[in-house]
Amino acid sequence: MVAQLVPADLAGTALVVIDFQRGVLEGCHDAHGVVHRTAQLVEHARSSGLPVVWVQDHGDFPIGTSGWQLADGLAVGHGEHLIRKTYRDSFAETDLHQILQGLGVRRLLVAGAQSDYCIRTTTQAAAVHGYDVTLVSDCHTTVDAEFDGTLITAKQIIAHTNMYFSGLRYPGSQFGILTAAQAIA
Ligand SMILES: O=C1N[C@@H]2C=C[C@H]1C2
Repeated sequence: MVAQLVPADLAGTALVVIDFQRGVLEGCHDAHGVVHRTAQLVEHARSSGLPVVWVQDHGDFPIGTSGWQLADGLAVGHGEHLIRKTYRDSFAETDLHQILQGLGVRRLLVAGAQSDYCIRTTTQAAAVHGYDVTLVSDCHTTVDAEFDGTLITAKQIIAHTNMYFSGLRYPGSQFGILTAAQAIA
């Protein structure tokens, strides 16, 4: 049972797993732990009857290469949707919005990589599309970054992403963060 979310939310909730691919996860902070917790989320979503939607990027890793493959322990289930993308925004030039609408989804439960690229961009785009969004705070990750002489660690990026997102507000929408354990009763 994916509890803790208000029961009314469950009816229109989908778990969206973004870019958890071997190449994307290479060097990411706590990649094994993040994938393990996400696999648990996927199983609970399935057992609770929640749709699971997968997003796979081939902008950096050509389709069919090892880096493009989903991480070990994660696989698209029978009847589940797979969105292939080349932009950071999972909605850009894909049918993600149409698929979610067809599933009657109003709230996204988001896990994936990288926190500072496709997770940030897609969750923001989901807000603009009018979805409620819950980011699973310990199920997204990235690598350390350096820009113009400033180093930002992966842990700092992950924490800031959670901080930014937990306070996001759009008219008529709800945003928040949950750990995987909180999302799974
Ligand atoms: O966050 C991301 N996921 C794919 C690999 C890097 C960007 C695109």
